[in-house]
Amino acid sequence: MMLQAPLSHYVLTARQSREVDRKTIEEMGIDGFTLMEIAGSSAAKAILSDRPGSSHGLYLCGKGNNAGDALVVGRYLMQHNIAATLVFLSGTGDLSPDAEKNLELLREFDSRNQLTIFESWGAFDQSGSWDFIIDGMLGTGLDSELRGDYLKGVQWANKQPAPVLSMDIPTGLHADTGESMGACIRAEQTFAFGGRKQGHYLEEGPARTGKITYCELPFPNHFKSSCNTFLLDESWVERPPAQPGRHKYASGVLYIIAGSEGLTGAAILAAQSAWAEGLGAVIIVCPRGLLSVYEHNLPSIIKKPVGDTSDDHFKPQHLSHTLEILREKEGVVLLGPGLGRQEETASFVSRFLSRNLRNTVIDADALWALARSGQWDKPDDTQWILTPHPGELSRFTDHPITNDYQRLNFVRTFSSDHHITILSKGMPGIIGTSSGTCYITNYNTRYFARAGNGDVLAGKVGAYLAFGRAPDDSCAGGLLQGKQKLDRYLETAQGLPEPRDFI
Ligand SMILES: NC(=O)C1=CN([C@@H]2O[C@H](COP(=O)(O)OP(=O)(O)OC[C@H]3O[C@@H](n4cnc5c(N)ncnc54)[C@H](O)[C@@H]3O)[C@@H](O)[C@H]2O)[C@@H](O)CC1
Ligand SMILES: Nc1ncnc2c1ncn2[C@@H]1O[C@H](COP(=O)(O)OP(=O)(O)O)[C@@H](O)[C@H]1O
Ligand SMILES: [K+]
Repeated sequence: MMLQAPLSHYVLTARQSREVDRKTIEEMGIDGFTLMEIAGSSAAKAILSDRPGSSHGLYLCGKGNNAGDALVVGRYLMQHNIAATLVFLSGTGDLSPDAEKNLELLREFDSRNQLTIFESWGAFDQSGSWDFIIDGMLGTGLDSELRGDYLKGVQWANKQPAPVLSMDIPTGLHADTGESMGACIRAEQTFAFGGRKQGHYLEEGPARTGKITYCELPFPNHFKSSCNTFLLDESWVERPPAQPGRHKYASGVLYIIAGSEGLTGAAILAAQSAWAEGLGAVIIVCPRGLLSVYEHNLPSIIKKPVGDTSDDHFKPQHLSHTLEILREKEGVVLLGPGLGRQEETASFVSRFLSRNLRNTVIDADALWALARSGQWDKPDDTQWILTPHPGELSRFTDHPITNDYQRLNFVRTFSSDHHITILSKGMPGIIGTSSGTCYITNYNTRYFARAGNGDVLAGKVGAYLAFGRAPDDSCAGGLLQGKQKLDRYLETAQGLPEPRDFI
């Protein structure tokens, strides 16, 4: 089964977000004021339950609809006796119509003199204490580096002891790229209205948005169909179950073509990682000169040596025997960990990939060889999963990939153009699929940035593919399996986990 993300996990660009808003307003007749009311009231409800005992909030407001959301929050909370101090960074003379209407309502609701309004940043005396600061300065309407008093407001808010709660997106964070536009709010919590934004997950996004609370808006599902990015998390991706089979070869076979002198550790980690998932058989194909290393370290794993005892890396003359081995049993292939970069090995990889008809995970040095040859066209009906880290990915193209936004766009285009699946490692991890849909992770993948974790991941992805899971699902399973192990590790141990902790 291919991945099927729930719509609560769709991730929008600013343009897509505006488009869904616009269509809902124009085609469904649900006006912007109503949408704002739903957005602000859901945030207010969450604040009331998360922060009991609050008595005073500070609201930093711009002049657009993001400010309108903040004003709705202020009205609901004032009804619960939480006083509101409002600061308008662009004054109140030029508010968006819905924000203006909400300011009027807020004034009318203020029966107990709980409202204080400053009409500019300069007028705000900055004294007082607040239980929280609502960031309603800028949302998806941000279109340039921060201007005027917005810069001052953001820098000041980031220094306050009170937690900052952002409406939709932290002010200053670009909704598409996740870049900080001159300065950026560091929020403790962000309420994502009607959809998560791409910028929440890219570049500075994860460090700036804090906890993301998704607030649903009445957008019809069919308006979301243009969305092709989803958040990948364990709330919806099934944990790949162990698959006890009728006999060993019926419960999944993974051929691992990996290792060379000095790099046998990569092949060993990948094999152990795949084996731990409960496969029927893991078969390591190796140059004969390295057989004794694997005999010693991998007792449960079947070894199939090729070539002669002086061979310590793969060569073109190993090709026909390797293909013959692969014909013995149904199964999938993991090609690459620790293969090395000898000329002969690169040539073996190119020839292998043009003739191999098995579904294949292509990792590490095999990716290097593939990028060098540029032979991206795979044999028909064969599925490829490529697992590049950022350096490997950048060899796929002549254009530099310097940020996450470019990486996401490149992964999407490249995987759909070539009908392959790409698991782009990094922070965030991104899965690109042949349909153009991408999935992005939201956890700290930097814990995995140690040599060997890529081999463990490739072993898991290979194992799930061998169980018959779809390529995108295999990648998701591999990533989240590591994430679950990381969570358990961090609960009980300190320091950096090692690759064996993820096996
Ligand atoms: N109907 C809707 O459109 C809905 C919108 N919602 C909210 O509305 C937000 C989008 O509202 P808007 O499109 O009004 O945009 P914003 O409220 O984000 O801000 C737009 C205003 O900011 C100014 N601006 C842009 N970049 C600036 C910069 N660098 N420095 C200073 N000023 C800058 C623009 O000139 C414009 O006046 C969303 O993020 C969300 O919070 C929600 O209320 C849900 C419904
Ligand atoms: N479970 C996981 N979830 C997210 N990312 C992961 C996971 N496992 C590995 N990674 C990614 O893989 C990278 C390690 O792979 P790589 O750089 O190829 O190293 P190596 O091949 O030396 O082991 C990590 O930095 C991380 O981005
Ligand atoms: K904001």
